[in-house]
Amino acid sequence: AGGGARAPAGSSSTVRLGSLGGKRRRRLRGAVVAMAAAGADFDARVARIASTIRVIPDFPKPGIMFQDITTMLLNPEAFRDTIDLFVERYKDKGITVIAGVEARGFIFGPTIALALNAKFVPLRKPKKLPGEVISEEYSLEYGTDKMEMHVGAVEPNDRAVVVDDLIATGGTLCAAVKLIATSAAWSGSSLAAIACWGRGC
Ligand SMILES: O=P(O)(O)OC[C@H]1O[C@H](OP(=O)(O)OP(=O)(O)O)[C@H](O)[C@@H]1O
Ligand SMILES: Nc1ncnc2[nH]cnc12
Repeated sequence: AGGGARAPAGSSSTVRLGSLGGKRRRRLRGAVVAMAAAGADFDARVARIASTIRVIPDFPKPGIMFQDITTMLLNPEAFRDTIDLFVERYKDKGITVIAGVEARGFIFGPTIALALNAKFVPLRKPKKLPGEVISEEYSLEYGTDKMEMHVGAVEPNDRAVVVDDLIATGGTLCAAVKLIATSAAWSGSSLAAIACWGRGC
């Protein structure tokens, strides 16, 4: 299903939706789903995941179409499909670190890390980690923030993947990749369950 269209990593705007019917295309554009950023097959699982994500207009402020993954988490099949697609993308690639972005990257990251037999490294909001940290500031769709990681959690020979639920402006993932890149030998990829089509989704 879905015509097997494939999106290159980190390039959600190139997902080919043209072969889909208008109604289905609109639904998928609004909630864009899954694995667009991961490059996984645009298959039936993706459509099922898309259908479980609730879109709430004007939250947390006017103009934002909030992509609510909590409704996906209520559906074990869709949640499992999301994890499976991430794992399929990175199995046998020598990944040693899954770095999860607080807070929603913590929902997906640990399960993916266990499935890949990789370390899970939390990238946290400021002043949450008790040890020595390195930090990175970044801009959000609605505000600014800072992200911190424990020094030593990622080592020079690690191969890391950053996991989060959603890419909007991309600022969060860029900051995460910069943090990881200070330590890991390779941080070539990042994943998100939803890729928004520009600011405001
Ligand atoms: O691509 P960007 O424009 O950077 O936005 C995406 C980020 O925004 C959301 O997190 P948020 O900062 O709202 O924190 P939360 O997970 O704690 O709600 C989302 O979970 C991503 O981490
Ligand atoms: N449109 C959006 N929906 C959900 N979370 C977000 N974080 C940043 N933009 C978002």
